[in-house]
Amino acid sequence: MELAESLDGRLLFAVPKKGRLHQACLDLLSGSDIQYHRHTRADIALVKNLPMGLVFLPAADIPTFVGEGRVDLGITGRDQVAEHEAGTPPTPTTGVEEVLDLGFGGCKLQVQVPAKGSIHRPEELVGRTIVTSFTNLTEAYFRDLEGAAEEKPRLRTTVKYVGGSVEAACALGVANGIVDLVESGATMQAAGLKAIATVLDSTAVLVKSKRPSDPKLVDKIASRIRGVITAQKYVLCVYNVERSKLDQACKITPGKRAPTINPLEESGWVAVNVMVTRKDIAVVMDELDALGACDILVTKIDNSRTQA
Ligand SMILES: Nc1ncnc2c1ncn2[C@@H]1O[C@H](COP(=O)(O)OP(=O)(O)OP(=O)(O)O)[C@@H](O)[C@H]1O
Ligand SMILES: O=P(O)(O)OC[C@H]1O[C@H](OP(=O)(O)OP(=O)(O)O)[C@H](O)[C@@H]1O
Repeated sequence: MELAESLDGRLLFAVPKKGRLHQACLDLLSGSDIQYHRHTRADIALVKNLPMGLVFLPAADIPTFVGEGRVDLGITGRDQVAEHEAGTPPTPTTGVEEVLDLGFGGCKLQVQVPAKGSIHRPEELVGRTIVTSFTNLTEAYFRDLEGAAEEKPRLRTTVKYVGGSVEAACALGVANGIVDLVESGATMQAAGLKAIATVLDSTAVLVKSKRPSDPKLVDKIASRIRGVITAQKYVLCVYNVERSKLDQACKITPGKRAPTINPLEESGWVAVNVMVTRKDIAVVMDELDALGACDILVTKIDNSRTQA
């Protein structure tokens, strides 16, 4: 049987086939116990333990496939969803719905110009040439600026598409400015550019079509993925504290919903069990220690099932 035929009746889930989001998505699949075998170079893989198929696609194409309902679920950047919607506005039955912010793949879509040049504001690029992979968002952004500009007749900004290495465009004399993604800023600095405006902030998102083939399975997968993301984001903190200091301790560790408090055999003392965001745990431990809490233990959460 052809692989494409064996997808019949299966929920389709699109995953970036390469690039910045690829590995984090594979880790999410593994944490969600979505088991599959992908043949070398194949872009489709059957899931062994669920009625699903995985489709490996460029992140930029995922909103199109999910938006048209060809694929039920997908992971891509919010920037890619916005770019797609700026070119193909959603209707009541087409377009994607965001299910979950996945927290990774954080970056900004920014207007950039030569750091040593004479342009300092995006308005100064009106009527000039911009190179980008995000032509729909860039056109919408500059149409707004053109509308606000005083010049009559209205100046038109030229927006040209390139698929990658956008940052080379100014040095090569193809553009006066670019619109590209920035995370650390290293690519921008290496190309002698500086950011002068932000078009959009982005993170990776789980999206679904407006008419998924199996809504219950979509909910199950979303719940598993949410559990993995929560487990990555939080650690479990356990400590003992005198009951008289419990109010102050709970202010330091309010928990995701609320801390669990259990009395100790030793009178006047309680044990507190609470989820703390991983990034804050060192400061939280310092504060608990200063308060007089003791036996402060922190453990990693392997997986979880929690509400949003
Ligand atoms: N530097 C970055 N840091 C974090 N996230 C990023 C970064 N660059 C891109 N992303 C996110 O990853 C998505 C895919 O971008 P990426 O450039 O990795 O894809 P690609 O063009 O398919 O891959 P490649 O660049 O390897 O050809 C972007 O839409 C954005 O949401
Ligand atoms: O601010 P930074 O941390 O330097 O990241 C930004 C760079 O990352 C992305 O490109 P990527 O490296 O994925 O390759 P591409 O240019 O081929 O898209 C983006 O297009 C920038 O070029």
